[in-house]
Amino acid sequence: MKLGAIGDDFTGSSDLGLTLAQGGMRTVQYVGVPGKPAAADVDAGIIALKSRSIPADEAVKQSLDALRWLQEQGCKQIVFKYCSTFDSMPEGNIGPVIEALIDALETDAPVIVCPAFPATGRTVYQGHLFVHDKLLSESGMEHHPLNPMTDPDLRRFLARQTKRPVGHLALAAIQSGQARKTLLDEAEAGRQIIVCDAVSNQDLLILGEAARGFPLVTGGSGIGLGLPSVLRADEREPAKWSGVSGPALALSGSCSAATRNQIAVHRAEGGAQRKVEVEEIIGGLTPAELLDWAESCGGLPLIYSSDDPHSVKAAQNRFGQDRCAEAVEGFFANLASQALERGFTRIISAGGETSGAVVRAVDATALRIGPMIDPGVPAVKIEGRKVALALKSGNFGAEDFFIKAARVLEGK
Ligand SMILES: Nc1ncnc2c1ncn2[C@@H]1O[C@H](COP(=O)(O)OP(=O)(O)O)[C@@H](O)[C@H]1O
Ligand SMILES: O=C(O)[C@@H](O)C(=O)COP(=O)(O)O
Repeated sequence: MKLGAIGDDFTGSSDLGLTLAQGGMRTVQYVGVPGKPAAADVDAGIIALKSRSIPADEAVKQSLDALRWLQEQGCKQIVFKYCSTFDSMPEGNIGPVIEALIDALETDAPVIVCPAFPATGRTVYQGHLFVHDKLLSESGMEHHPLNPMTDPDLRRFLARQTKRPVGHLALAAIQSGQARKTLLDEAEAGRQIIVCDAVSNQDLLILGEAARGFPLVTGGSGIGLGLPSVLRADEREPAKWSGVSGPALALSGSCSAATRNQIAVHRAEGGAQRKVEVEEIIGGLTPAELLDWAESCGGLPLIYSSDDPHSVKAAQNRFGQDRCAEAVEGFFANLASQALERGFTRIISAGGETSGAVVRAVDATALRIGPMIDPGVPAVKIEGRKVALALKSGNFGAEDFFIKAARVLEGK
């Protein structure tokens, strides 16, 4: 294995997986730290954790366990993948995990911090994160149910998460051929953790090249764009991937504006839908009744808890944020595992935390990255089983995402 990555959630890990697979690397996403060595035909392995919204010390511990396994597989460069909207709380977990990885790798090389993912509108300029033409803090992410993002200045926000000084690589330096030199100068000046501007794929390719030989690189999936060409020794055919036929089910616990719009479009196109309320779930709604309904529908039935910020707040005020998240994620996890038992073979899951819960519940240990559904979202297949999944970040996907995903999972 040439490249090892640690993803702080499941959708994010498959997003990076897509970038690396499109760069020609045979890529597998692991569900947690594997208990056995990687197969021989894996160039890039991504360990997907669900460490984005857990206490920082636990996120650090899990990330270090993942690092050890990747080092045992021979990886010389490690990517820490977090969200392109830098999802985290002021106390972490991005800063604490970066610090712990630096210490474990015993490196004083520069460490890039770059969540930019231009294909989905995320760019970093003058140290600030934008989502299309809006600052992060005005993009809708300020309403995120778990980590409201209210500070778009990544240098200032990251400085709250780490004791180490935070540096900056400005766009002008990248575009004038000074990227590697500036990174080295910043690290030399004691600012090893460096927020990097990037507004285009070209900037990210330059960053990938500038990071040649650096043991640790961090960012959104965009940071993976420039790494395969640096790491890949041999050109080869892209890996073959075939779809899976059989019944499909879509699940959504994502409350993002993009997902809610995709749900509306699925409904407008005649898709069968059932909304589940937090209150019903906490009140003991069973997956079985919903699956009976789903089995009776044709096409792509969709079960969702997704709601607008006002209703999410109301549920959180009533039951507590953690209880809502736990109940809803647990419910979707049970739904997914029972759906597979009943013979569903294609599961589409919207939401990072939701997908983490779903993937763990279906007892998958490794997912082979397949073709793109939409930017940032590949089709994946559970290794050794006839089950295909799509794990969609809340913010990603075109408005016809659900039906398109069902088709791509089927190999169409
Ligand atoms: N109606 C709801 N009220 C409160 N919380 C909800 C509701 N629906 C989903 N959630 C929770 O909100 C969180 C959404 O996060 P996630 O699944 O990561 O989606 P996204 O990718 O959009 O961030 C999950 O923890 C989910 O369980
Ligand atoms: O980088 C991204 O935006 C995604 O890959 C990602 O991490 C998605 O997280 P969620 O929005 O929680 O699904």
